[in-house]
Amino acid sequence: MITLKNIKKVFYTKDGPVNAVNHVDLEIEKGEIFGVIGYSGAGKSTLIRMLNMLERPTDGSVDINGQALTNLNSKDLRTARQRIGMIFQHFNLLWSRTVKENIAFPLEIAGVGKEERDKRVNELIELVGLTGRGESYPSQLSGGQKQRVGIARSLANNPDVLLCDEATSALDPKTTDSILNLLVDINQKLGLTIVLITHEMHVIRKICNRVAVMEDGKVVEQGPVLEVFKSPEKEITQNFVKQVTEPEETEETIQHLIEKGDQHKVVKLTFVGGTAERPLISDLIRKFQVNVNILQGKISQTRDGAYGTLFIQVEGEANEIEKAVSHVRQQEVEVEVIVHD
Ligand SMILES: Nc1ncnc2c1ncn2[C@@H]1O[C@H](COP(=O)(O)OP(=O)(O)OP(=O)(O)O)[C@@H](O)[C@H]1O
Repeated sequence: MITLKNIKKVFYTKDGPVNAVNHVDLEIEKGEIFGVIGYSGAGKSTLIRMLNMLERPTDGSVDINGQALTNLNSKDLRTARQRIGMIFQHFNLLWSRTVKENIAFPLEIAGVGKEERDKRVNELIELVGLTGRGESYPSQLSGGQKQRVGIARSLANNPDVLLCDEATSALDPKTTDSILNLLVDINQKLGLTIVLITHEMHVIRKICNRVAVMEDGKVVEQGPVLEVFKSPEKEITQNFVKQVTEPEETEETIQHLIEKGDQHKVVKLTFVGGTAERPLISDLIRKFQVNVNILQGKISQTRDGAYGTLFIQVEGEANEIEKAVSHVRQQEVEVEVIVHD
């Protein structure tokens, strides 16, 4: 659906050239929600803006639906862009126009007649949950409602692709989740392909099917979200995964236990998919002569299944602990012994 080949963007500044995006290859499938995550300055905005030629690549090609955007003249590019919607962190609404007029704007540009325009605007208002707010001005809306207007406007011309540039970064956590739910809803209802960039792993976990991690203009790791959660390879990816899987205090708690020097083992268990739902701990206590103390744990739901981590302290005779740990290993649960007795 979307193919980026060897894409590169150099900005020539007074301080010299900046390699914002450096030889990136990506393949995004029709109908998926694909996330790009990275810290500030990694090149995410530049990359997403090259998907609709808001930024022209210095080198490489961008194909959407078999059409090479990089080769189009400005007239054909304008037509091609109608098939690619975009939403922004700060919404980019027209402040002197009402909600309805904002949503109608791209339809006016596309030359759609008044009657059809009104009909389409009303459909879109309903789709994004803004019924009754059509005559309001953006300044009268909450952040979440403004982003709903942005989404409705981006969908006006029935695009195949929606680009989301940090679309929830200006919103509080609850509003973020309601906008993310709306994106999943339109992805499913309309079969829309969504590409988003973010610096929050929560966004990736909650709605993406696949993720690419960017650092210094390059994609350093990519794959299905659950796979990346299960075995993140690069340090940067491990840090992003920890943002959502491990409570902040985990390291502190474990450090405290090490300092206390108790006679026990601290073990980190990692569950994926169905194993996250088994009664593993009660199993251990029943089958082995051990005491288990739960230190911390968290289960995160991704679109393709659950992913969980659990830190436990196991006390007992050394051989019983050994047997208990090897029993856990047989349950398709990853085991990492963090503190030995
Ligand atoms: N128009 C520009 N002119 C010069 N340098 C630029 C321009 N746009 C981006 N850059 C540089 O390119 C690099 C990548 O920036 P980009 O905005 O794509 O990163 P990002 O991952 O989206 O970060 P952020 O979330 O902070 O925007 C940075 O070093 C940035 O300073």
